[in-house]
Amino acid sequence: MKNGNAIEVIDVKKNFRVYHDKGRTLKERLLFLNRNRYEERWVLKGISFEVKKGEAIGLIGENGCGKSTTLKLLTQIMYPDSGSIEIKGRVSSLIELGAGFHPDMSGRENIYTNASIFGLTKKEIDMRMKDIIEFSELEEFLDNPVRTYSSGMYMRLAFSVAINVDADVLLIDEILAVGDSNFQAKCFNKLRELKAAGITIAIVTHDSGTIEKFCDKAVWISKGEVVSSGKAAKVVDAYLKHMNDKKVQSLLNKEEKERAIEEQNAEKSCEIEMSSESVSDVETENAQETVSSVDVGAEKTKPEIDYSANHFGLGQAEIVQAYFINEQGNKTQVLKAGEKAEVVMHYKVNKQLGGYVFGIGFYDLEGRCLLGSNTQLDRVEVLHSKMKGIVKFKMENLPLLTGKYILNVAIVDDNGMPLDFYRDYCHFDVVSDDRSVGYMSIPHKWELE
Ligand SMILES: Nc1ncnc2c1ncn2[C@@H]1O[C@H](COP(=O)(O)OP(=O)(O)OP(=O)(O)O)[C@@H](O)[C@H]1O
Repeated sequence: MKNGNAIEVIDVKKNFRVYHDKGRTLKERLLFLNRNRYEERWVLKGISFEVKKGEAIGLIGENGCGKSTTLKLLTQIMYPDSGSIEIKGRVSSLIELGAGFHPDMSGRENIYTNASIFGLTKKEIDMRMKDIIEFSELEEFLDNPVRTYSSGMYMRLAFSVAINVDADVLLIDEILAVGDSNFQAKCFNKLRELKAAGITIAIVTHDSGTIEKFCDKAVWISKGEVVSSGKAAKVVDAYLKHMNDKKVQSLLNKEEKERAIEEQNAEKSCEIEMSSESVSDVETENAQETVSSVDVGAEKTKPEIDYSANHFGLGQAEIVQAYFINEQGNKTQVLKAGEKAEVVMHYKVNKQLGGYVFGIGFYDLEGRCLLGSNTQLDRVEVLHSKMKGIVKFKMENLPLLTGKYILNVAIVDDNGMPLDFYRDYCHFDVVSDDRSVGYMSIPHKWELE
């Protein structure tokens, strides 16, 4: 092992045999007789990293990528199929909640068995008993069997033992999350103390914030391989960016599926309409005439506008459809912050007026306006001779943070009277790499003097 290192993992591979269902009934068993009984799954495909003494390292990655397996290999409760793992000093771990605890034994008895697993003698445990109990804050429950403990109490006890066994290397898997926030904070303070005292710590967590705050280094594992390792902040940023891209992709896929279903349904209803049209062509034409004559009549009597509705207006111009276009030029309701985006509005004019104002609004789901803009505010004059057209609201860098938002679209006349106004026209998703909170992603940097 290199000088100054506490952990060295070199080209470690781990393979699990996953056994197939053998079948529960005799018939199933006979039918599955020739079935391959198990498959080999390479969970770790050659991972390498090293940790210096006194450093804290965080393992990060998606579900099932191999983080916990790596930690288990470090504790030597299982062994790699190839590669090598070297650890300097005594190892203490907090891997699975309740592992190493006997449910029928009391908390106190479990402290003895658990601490002895980490290599402490009875005398050494006696000497540390007070500290363990004090840290766990479980004094009054200590003589109850641990099967009566909540998961938070299990964790308190396990953590208190793990930090009191004079370990040189401490391995922790996710389980701190089950503690209440006060105890969690107490644990992290303790971990900082231990780290400052030269203890090496490896943690597995999905909480990138914890890794950034607590760890010097991080290793991002994906499908059993190290994608990136190094300074915690750098690795976490790359990981979160990757997760954001995946999120955009999965939202786009979902959108695509929904669109396909909509198209299928539309085709079906179109077929139904066409067959009824052939029966009553004349009726339909007549009906249309009646509708338009009612419209004209309505215009003459200046209809009331129901401003409380989601869709209202006088009707001299209409929004035929509105949608977003992303930087790649695709129609979508999933946008990536910082990229180009457009709101495209198709309109038609039912009655010529002196001028029109096109507007859009972005809202959050609680109805707070994030942006309201229109052609008049931006001094874009829209005088129409055409009976239909397209208006685009183009953004160079979409400035929203990750979230779900609402789009409003509207056409109003020169005096601000709504001609066609849609509140909540559609929802759209934004995915941003900016981890600020709120709504607006404002390009920024911090400077310290
Ligand atoms: N004993 C086992 N037998 C068979 N497969 C296993 C075994 N232990 C883990 N696996 C498989 O190995 C893969 C990696 O599991 P591991 O628990 O290391 O992932 P992880 O990154 O910690 O995931 P998570 O974030 O969900 O906890 C998974 O596909 C899991 O199903």
